[in-house]
Amino acid sequence: MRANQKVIIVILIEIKNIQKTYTTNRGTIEALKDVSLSIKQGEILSLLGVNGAGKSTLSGIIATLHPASGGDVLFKGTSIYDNIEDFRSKIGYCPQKPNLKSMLTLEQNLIFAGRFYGLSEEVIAQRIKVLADQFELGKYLQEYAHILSGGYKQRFMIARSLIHNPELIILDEPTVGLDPHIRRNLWDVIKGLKEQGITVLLTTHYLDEAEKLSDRVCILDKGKIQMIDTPEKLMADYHQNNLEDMFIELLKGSKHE
Ligand SMILES: Nc1ncnc2c1ncn2[C@@H]1O[C@H](COP(=O)(O)OP(=O)(O)OP(=O)(O)O)[C@@H](O)[C@H]1O
Repeated sequence: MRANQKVIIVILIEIKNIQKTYTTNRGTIEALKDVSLSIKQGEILSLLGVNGAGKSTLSGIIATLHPASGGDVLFKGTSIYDNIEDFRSKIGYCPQKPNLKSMLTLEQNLIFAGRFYGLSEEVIAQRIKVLADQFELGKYLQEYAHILSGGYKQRFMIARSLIHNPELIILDEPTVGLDPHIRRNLWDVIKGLKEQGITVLLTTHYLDEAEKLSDRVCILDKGKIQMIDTPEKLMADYHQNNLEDMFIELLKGSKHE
């Protein structure tokens, strides 16, 4: 980049004062307490935090799986609740546990997803071709999901969530339980999404993953944002060489098991 070139940062998602309260038999749980943050277009932003910090609750609200109890989420400046169907057509969501239809082949799974988004059969066929090439899934298209290894299942889940060409993809712990070399293959897949210009919201417990992939990380603790910054800045502030050690240092200052 030349010195006089300006980088224009576009805010894709603005989360404003989000609160989420669950009512249970044992009382109410304040899962998110006044959370505000922005997701920049084209970045990989990771949500980190110990179990119960509120990561899945927050990513679920952005994915419109459940509503917030208060606050708003803006997409390019407009509340997503003004036209939630339109917003859903702009995002892809990849849940932690594969929820593939076992009676359908992988190709039929993709067709099913494409029809859900109202794509024409022609567009679906084009997208399947593109995604099969991009994710090296061509040879599995006529197979059923159960024959896929864990890594390929996740690869396929990511491909399926891209069928409608979304601008933002939400990945909920995409590499959990995978062997280290398979995790690294998926890292390349996730980096490839960014290279394509897709904004990525990643929830993960793997600090090495967050460090390698993220432009910024957002650390949640007990429903609040504790810090949000680049991995490099957080490591420097805590005088640590890796994000995991930084995270451990941070936890020392807050009461955790
Ligand atoms: N459907 C629900 N009903 C009641 N309480 C819930 C529900 N979902 C989450 N919670 C509670 O909300 C809080 C935040 O949970 P959440 O799953 O968002 O955290 P998390 O950071 O994603 O945790 P993990 O890393 O374990 O997935 C926790 O106290 C959890 O028990």
